[in-house]
Amino acid sequence: MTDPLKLSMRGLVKRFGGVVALDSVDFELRRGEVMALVGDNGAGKSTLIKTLAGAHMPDEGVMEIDGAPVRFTSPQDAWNRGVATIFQELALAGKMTIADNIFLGREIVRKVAGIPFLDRREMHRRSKELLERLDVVVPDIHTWVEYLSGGQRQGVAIARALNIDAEVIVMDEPTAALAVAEVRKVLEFIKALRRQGKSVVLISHNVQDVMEVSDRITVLRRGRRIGLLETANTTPEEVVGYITGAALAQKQQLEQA
Ligand SMILES: Nc1ncnc2c1ncn2[C@@H]1O[C@H](COP(=O)(O)OP(=O)(O)OP(=O)(O)O)[C@@H](O)[C@H]1O
Repeated sequence: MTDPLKLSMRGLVKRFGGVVALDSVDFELRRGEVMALVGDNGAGKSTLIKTLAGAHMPDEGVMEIDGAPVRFTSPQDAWNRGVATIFQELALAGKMTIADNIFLGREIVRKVAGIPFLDRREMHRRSKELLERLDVVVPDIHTWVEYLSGGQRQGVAIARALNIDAEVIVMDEPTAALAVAEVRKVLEFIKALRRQGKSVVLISHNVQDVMEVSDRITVLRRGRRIGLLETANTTPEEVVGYITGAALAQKQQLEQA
């Protein structure tokens, strides 16, 4: 039996002046699945995830979470509905500790004799717990983020998403610019998220990574969804064929024959 839909978008249209970045795109994400989002440059991937993140408002189309219609008018709306997007820049503060980053903007404040103060001990305890859930190994919770490796930083960014109880985690090219060992770590974090029943959208140009961690693959090309593939029933060559448009051209030829 397939898992129920966590999130769906239907007939999504986004125009920038004369450019149609998304041309009636359907997108869906099941509970506990990793959905890869792939496509050539300019295919519409960033526009789609910015819409998911509440940074863009679509011109047309509907979005549902757990079967209920939603409309994001700001990134805050998306966070409040449990959709956390981790952009490539990660939005971490280098000169702050791991725990402070995980709790950035959501600090735990306790009052003693009516005076509010930051409950650092609790924030550290919870940060450790969140990192352990992901198998993220860091030197010390008090380390500044700027001293961490690229993979560890991704781990901190994901832990921050878990800290707001995000159910949908969108990751924009999380393995780009990472060394091989670091890529492995990030792929393991993604698998850990799936084991916890989270839904993940993974944008990636790396077909090997996509084949390793995704359950399904959405392929965009020139603003349209041209493929929705089951990873287990697809070869890397087929995925590349969809990305480059070769698969589409072949299909059109067969239809015309
Ligand atoms: N803010 C914007 N203003 C004008 N045009 C835009 C804007 N954002 C995206 N576009 C256009 O929309 C189309 C889709 O772009 P988008 O960035 O979503 O593609 P992408 O698949 O993420 O590409 P890449 O892999 O190169 O990042 C492109 O033609 C792009 O030039």
